[in-house]
Amino acid sequence: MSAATATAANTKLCIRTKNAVAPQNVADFNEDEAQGIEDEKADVSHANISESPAVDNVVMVDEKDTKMRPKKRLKTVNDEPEDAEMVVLEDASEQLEASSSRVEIPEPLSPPRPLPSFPLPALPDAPSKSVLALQGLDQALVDAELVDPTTTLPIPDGEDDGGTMLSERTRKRLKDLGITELFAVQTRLLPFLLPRDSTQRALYQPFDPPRDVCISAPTGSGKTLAYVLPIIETLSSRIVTRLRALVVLPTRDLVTQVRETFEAIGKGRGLQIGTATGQQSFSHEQSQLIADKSSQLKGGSSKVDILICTPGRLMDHIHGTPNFSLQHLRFLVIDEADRLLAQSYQDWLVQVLAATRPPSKLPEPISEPKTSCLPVADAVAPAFLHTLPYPVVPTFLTESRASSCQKLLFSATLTRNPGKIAALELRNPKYFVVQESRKEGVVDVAMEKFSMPSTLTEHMTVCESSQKPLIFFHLVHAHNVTNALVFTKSAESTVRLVRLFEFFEKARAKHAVAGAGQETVVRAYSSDLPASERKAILEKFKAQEIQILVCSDLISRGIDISHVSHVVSYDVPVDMRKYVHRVGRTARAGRAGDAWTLVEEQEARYFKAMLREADHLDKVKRLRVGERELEPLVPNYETALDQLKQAYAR
Ligand SMILES: Nc1ncnc2c1ncn2[C@@H]1O[C@H](COP(=O)(O)OP(=O)(O)OP(=O)(O)O)[C@@H](O)[C@H]1O
Repeated sequence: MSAATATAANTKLCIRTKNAVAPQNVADFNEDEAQGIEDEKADVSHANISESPAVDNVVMVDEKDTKMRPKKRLKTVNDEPEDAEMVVLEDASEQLEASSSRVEIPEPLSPPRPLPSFPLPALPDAPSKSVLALQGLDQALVDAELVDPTTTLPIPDGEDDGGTMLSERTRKRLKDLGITELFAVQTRLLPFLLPRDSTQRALYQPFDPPRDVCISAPTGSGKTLAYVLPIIETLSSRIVTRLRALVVLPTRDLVTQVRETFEAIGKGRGLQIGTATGQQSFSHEQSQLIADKSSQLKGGSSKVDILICTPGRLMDHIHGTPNFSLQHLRFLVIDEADRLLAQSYQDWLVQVLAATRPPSKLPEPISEPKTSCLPVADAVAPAFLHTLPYPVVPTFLTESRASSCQKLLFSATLTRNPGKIAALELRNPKYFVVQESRKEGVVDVAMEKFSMPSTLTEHMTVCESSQKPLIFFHLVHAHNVTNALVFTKSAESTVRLVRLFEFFEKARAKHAVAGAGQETVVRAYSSDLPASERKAILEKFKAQEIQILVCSDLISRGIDISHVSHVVSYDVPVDMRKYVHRVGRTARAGRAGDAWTLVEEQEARYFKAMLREADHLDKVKRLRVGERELEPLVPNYETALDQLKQAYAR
């Protein structure tokens, strides 16, 4: 083509390149476009080869076609390297006429096909909370046996045990202690742990080890006796003292309490009971627990049959006490299991489980003893026999190396956390859940809707934070709140509240008419106090010399003081578990009890939401205290406040 001409009506673009290669950008067009242009290129270049051999490649495009293309494309073409030229042919009709015999007019592009349509996005139905709660749940928990909390079983005299599975001697002991019937949790657990078949009560069961047990039962429902009785009954058959039962508890106070129960039930059975809490020096504890510290005994050495301890001190003995061995354990009790599992205490659980488990690695077989003095194989547990450095002749007796240790887990707020449960390495576990029949069984445990004692009444009072002390004093006097445990959020708050209350009581006594009632004795109880002082305070409270004990959550779990008639949460508990354990210090063993929670206005929403989540809001009655009821207390309260300010200023 020698020149470019164009008419206004029929303008065409002609893209000319020196190379035979199509411009790279053409390949970027959509498929139809690219194909169309390729066809055109081919046709036009054929048409022009004869007229102008210098032109290597020409692309002709209808203007209307270019309109359909994105502008970007034209721009891209213009941006081609300098060797690409664009020529506008003014009179394309002439050219068309000239080449009509050779150039095919391209077909107009077919209209774009509609895109395939997809269904509109929609939210699937959300699974219910109960369905979600059951996700990933331990199958043994799903298959839990539900126990009606009203179930009881009378404890008969004489030879017939009446289904309690208890020996006559133990039944007599219970009667002496004033216990005439078994509570619900005991009625199910005793037959499970004390089967009639005596082989299943054996101290060692390496071929058919016992199943582990998890128990969820409300506060004050008698869980302690539910494990103390089977342990005493089973261990009473022992001849040699070995460490056969280990009870792990979260606090020293609980260790003391559980020890008392073991001593009361096991009286006269000859079983040795020891504790390890760190209250005494380590060497003193060692001398209490271990008979022989000098030589390395493969079977360990123990002065006690039953050890009750806190996890920290247990670790110290596992690592630092020679001949302290857990290989003979028949029972491992983890009371307040959810609390203990929540805290790692130097990985205490992993280490305890490892100490009960027979090592899988056998010692190197030795043909002849290297020394004349062999380690003393003093009563090694059957599952550990293979660890002796003697030639082992495999027989069916050496095949099974399972530990005979049965794990028993207890809590009023048992964890559902599959990870935590897996860490326990439970053996074919059996769950018992003591729960009212109207509830939803395992789903409730899974959703952490814990059962409460049926004899408990609950109240909440919403108030301004500045009025909280005044309302507390009002409760004490107007609702006769005595024999009460009052929970605050910290050790420091307990001290402050006690001082304010003491000043208030003094001011009140000063202005009271003669004989208008005695001063209420109130004391603080928290981890800030030395252990001996705490013990003395608790004794005084049990003896009712102290009417109100203001405490931190240190004793919110497990502590059993029968005469506690009121529990006041002066500061709201942080979660439902804490609430359950706090209020559970009253209404124990079928007695009546009353729980009060003082809720600051800004906390009310959270607190109610917490109760609602646990399906418990309707159980907590709301109590309003009017200004008129508080008015008479105000002068003494203001005096007390002034005195407190002065005391802290000093
Ligand atoms: N069969 C029974 N008859 C009478 N009293 C019992 C019986 N079993 C237990 N008790 C008493 O019930 C009280 C509460 O028992 P225990 O302390 O074992 O409760 P718990 O379930 O462990 O509570 P928590 O979850 O708060 O630790 C104790 O004083 C105990 O002596």
